[in-house]
Amino acid sequence: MVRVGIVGGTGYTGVELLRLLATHPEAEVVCITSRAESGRRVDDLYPNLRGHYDLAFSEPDVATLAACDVVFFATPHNVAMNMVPELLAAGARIVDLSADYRIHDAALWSQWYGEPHASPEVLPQAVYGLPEVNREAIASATLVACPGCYPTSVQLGLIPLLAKGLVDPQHLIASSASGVSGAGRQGKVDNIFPEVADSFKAYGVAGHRHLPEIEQGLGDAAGEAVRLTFVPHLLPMIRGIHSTLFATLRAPAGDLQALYEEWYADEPFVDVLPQGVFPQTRTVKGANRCQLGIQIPQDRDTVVVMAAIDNLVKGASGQAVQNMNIMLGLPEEMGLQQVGLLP
Ligand SMILES: NC(=O)C1=CN([C@@H]2O[C@H](COP(=O)(O)OP(=O)(O)OC[C@H]3O[C@@H](n4cnc5c(N)ncnc54)[C@H](OP(=O)(O)O)[C@@H]3O)[C@@H](O)[C@H]2O)C=CC1
Ligand SMILES: CC(=O)N[C@@H](CCC(=O)OP(=O)(O)O)C(=O)O
Repeated sequence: MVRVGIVGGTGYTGVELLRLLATHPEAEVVCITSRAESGRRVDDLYPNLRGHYDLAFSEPDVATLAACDVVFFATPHNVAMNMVPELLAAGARIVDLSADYRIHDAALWSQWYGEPHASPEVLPQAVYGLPEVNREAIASATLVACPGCYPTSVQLGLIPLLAKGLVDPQHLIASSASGVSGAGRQGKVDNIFPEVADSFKAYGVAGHRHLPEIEQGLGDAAGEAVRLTFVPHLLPMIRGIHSTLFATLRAPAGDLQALYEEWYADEPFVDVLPQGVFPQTRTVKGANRCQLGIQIPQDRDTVVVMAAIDNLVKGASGQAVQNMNIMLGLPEEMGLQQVGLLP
């Protein structure tokens, strides 16, 4: 069995890791941390896990975590980057769900996250954990930086068009909407029920911290720098992200439906829907799956790609387990075959 440690076990991505790993045949969670809930049983805080874990939260302790084969960080940014160097030195393999190692350039990271990077020397060994792009590098990585939730949906939606050079990389648009669990479990007035229910709003329009991460990934696919206008929105639901992506064709398109179907034919977690069928957040809820729809309205020169994921699964903890499976040479789909919860 693979001995797993989780730092940040009380947040939404932490408990989602516990849900997924509870039925993973090769993983055993041996350590789960929380400073606020240290000493409390996991199934006392999360009764859905009763019968699956005989485990209590503990204070984060590097020596205990170092004894694990794999350590997940389900913490806010600025936590992993302080603990990872010591854990790597002790031989642990790391899957970081936070943003600490997603951006290759430490100066760019500091510009968007408003503080210096605590371990820039480790950045070169971090592999960006989007398996559909980096599977081979992930397999031998010691440190995997899981993509953000919005970046997962936008990159999976636009990469085929950019990699094939079919669209203008300087004029890309992503209009994305997220459920409120994307903001984490820490209480903020902006995210309480009366503030979000029965309403819909954009935020971060001037610049969201996911922009440089998405542009980095899309630039790698295009082979040149790209420019994206990225507008996130808050949706009055709990889980799910829907991204509507717009790109301008450089020349009359061939069969884009066929291109996407072929591009993702061997991907277990990307589902290209039939022509004219569009993704919905509810059909990917609870599943490690990205569903895509492609359309060229009125046969003009704008391609519209729609992408839906569950922000806590393919956008976070499911993708993290997928990365763990690849790193350990386990079947990639192990423990990740949940079907979407409809309705
Ligand atoms: N929510 C989502 O949809 C997604 C989240 N992510 C990323 O995953 C990470 C976790 O997100 P989420 O689960 O929503 O976050 P939450 O805010 O819900 O949970 C954060 C967890 O981290 C722990 N924690 C906080 N500060 C520290 C610290 N200094 N040292 C150790 N542990 C700490 C908390 O426990 P305690 O304070 O008790 O120690 C808590 O268990 C974030 O980086 C987020 O950006 C990525 C993709 C999607
Ligand atoms: C709805 C909401 O507030 N979403 C968060 C992003 C989601 C997230 O967790 O960001 P990472 O993927 O980088 O970890 C936000 O806009 O800051």
